[in-house]
Amino acid sequence: MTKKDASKAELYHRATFLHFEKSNECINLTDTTTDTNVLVVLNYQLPLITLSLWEKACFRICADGGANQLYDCLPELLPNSDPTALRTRYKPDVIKGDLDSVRSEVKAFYEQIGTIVVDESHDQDTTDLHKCISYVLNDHGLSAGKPDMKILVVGALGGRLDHEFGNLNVLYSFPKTRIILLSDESMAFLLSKEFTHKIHINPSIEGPYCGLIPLGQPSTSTKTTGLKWNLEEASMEFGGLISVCNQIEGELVTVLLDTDLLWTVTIEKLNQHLKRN
Ligand SMILES: Nc1ncnc2c1ncn2[C@@H]1O[C@H](COP(=O)(O)OP(=O)(O)OP(=O)(O)O)[C@@H](O)[C@H]1O
Ligand SMILES: Cc1ncc(C[n+]2csc(CCO)c2C)c(N)n1
Repeated sequence: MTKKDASKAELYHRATFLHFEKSNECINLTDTTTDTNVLVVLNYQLPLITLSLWEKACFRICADGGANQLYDCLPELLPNSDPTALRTRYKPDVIKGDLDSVRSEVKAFYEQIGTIVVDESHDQDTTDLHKCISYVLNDHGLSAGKPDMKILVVGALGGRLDHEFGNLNVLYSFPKTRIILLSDESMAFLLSKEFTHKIHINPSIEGPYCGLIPLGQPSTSTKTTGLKWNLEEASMEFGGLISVCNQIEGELVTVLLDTDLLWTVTIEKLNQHLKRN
């Protein structure tokens, strides 16, 4: 550990919002802290965990066409319930974006039941996800009293590549905010160079595969423990070494870094549990 690392605070990461206890009947999600999680619903295939995350969020916002995804997926996820009752129960607080993708009947339905719709069609330089994060941080007043706030973004990975890069860019646009991108397969978030990092792994959900990616700029010194292929003060850059197809060994990964890095880990095991129940 260098002098610089010793002066940095440690940041703990634990994906408690994904954790569950198994019983014979069902999965009980164990994270009951609902007042610090915000859910953002994007316009791409929503992961199976979405409704569980919904229950554990204190605020839910759809990015433009994300409202269509929510509206359409509810009767598919819960086929034995009345679609209108379901859509009323899972009512987003806000729909925000340039509103070129949300269908008119979907917008009308949610407006009628009290969802706030924010039209930002004048801004064609930031994505709808960016607009939603700005809303959460600036317009809603959620963040002020909640330093532990996590913004969980569903439908963020595995779709159109330009959108995926836009979603990753949002992590770099709001580096001090804990934003977690989720799909059925992967979870990704930024590790800030301001901290050293301890990432707690729940092996029944997370891994085995992971990556540490120097997306914003090359890194000159990264040191890790807890991985199959650890970095020993290694440099990483696109065109050279980047850490993909790495694997987690054990329940704790530590990362010392000199530039912000993207951390990504597989979460497919979660779906195997969810599908079984
Ligand atoms: N295929 C996708 N893969 C990943 N993320 C997506 C995808 N489609 C949309 N998103 C995310 O959902 C948000 C809302 O999507 P929406 O389709 O409403 O956006 P848009 O700006 O109208 O996109 P488009 O460029 O297709 O017009 C986007 O800002 C983006 O974050
Ligand atoms: C250099 C540059 N490239 C692309 C866009 C287009 N764009 C970026 S975000 C966005 C909103 C999507 O809802 C749109 C249309 C731009 N403005 N500037």
